[in-house]
Amino acid sequence: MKQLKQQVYEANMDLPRHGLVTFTWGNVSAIDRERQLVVIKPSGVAYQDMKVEDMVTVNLDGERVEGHYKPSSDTSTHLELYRRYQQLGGIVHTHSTYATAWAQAGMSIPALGTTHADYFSGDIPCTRALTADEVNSEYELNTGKVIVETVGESNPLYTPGIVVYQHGPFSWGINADEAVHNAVVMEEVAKMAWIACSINPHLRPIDNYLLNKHFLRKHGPNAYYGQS
Ligand SMILES: O=C(CO)[C@@H](O)[C@@H](O)COP(=O)(O)O
Repeated sequence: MKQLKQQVYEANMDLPRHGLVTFTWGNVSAIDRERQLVVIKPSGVAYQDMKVEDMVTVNLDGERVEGHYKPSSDTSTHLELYRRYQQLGGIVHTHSTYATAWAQAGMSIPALGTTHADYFSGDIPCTRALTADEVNSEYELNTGKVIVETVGESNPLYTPGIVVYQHGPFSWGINADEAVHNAVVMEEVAKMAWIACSINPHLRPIDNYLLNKHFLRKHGPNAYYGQS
């Protein structure tokens, strides 16, 4: 767990470095699938004060098994996603400005160009609103459930992020680093989409053949981008 704690700590510290969090408004977790344990940031601890040993380990039922702090307030959301999608190794939540603005507008982030298509196989969906009952009982768990409801049976790595209605972005990947990378991409494409829609309110989404070409250059069995 020492190595995973180090990875999760460094991934959390990457959030302010990339300008994705203000104050304590974000968290990163990662899972050890063999041990069925999740390491996550402590709740409400300032990034500049946070140390590796402050990371909290919980089991998939949310019970703390290691760490002196309370885990992130969003732990139940992360756990719901790890339980549902075996492909996930790391999860990020932030309140980054542009992605959160789309969440607050209640709109999916439209796929408008190849920067978006290199990472997301379509629009970045916005969830439905949670009901009053869902908010008043097990809010964080229900936030996870509404994300699962939106992603559904599709491969979560083909849509590695989502915006939760009136809340903000969650992203994920095969590990904590990749989840942070996808959070950075989501913020960038959210900003580009907003600017593009302001320049041309009548623009049309990226053509499917261009979207698929860019996505499949980097993902799936026939990917050829890069040096591997
Ligand atoms: O969404 C919120 C607050 O509204 C939280 O994600 C954010 O403040 C981070 O909380 P934690 O410090 O991880 O408990």
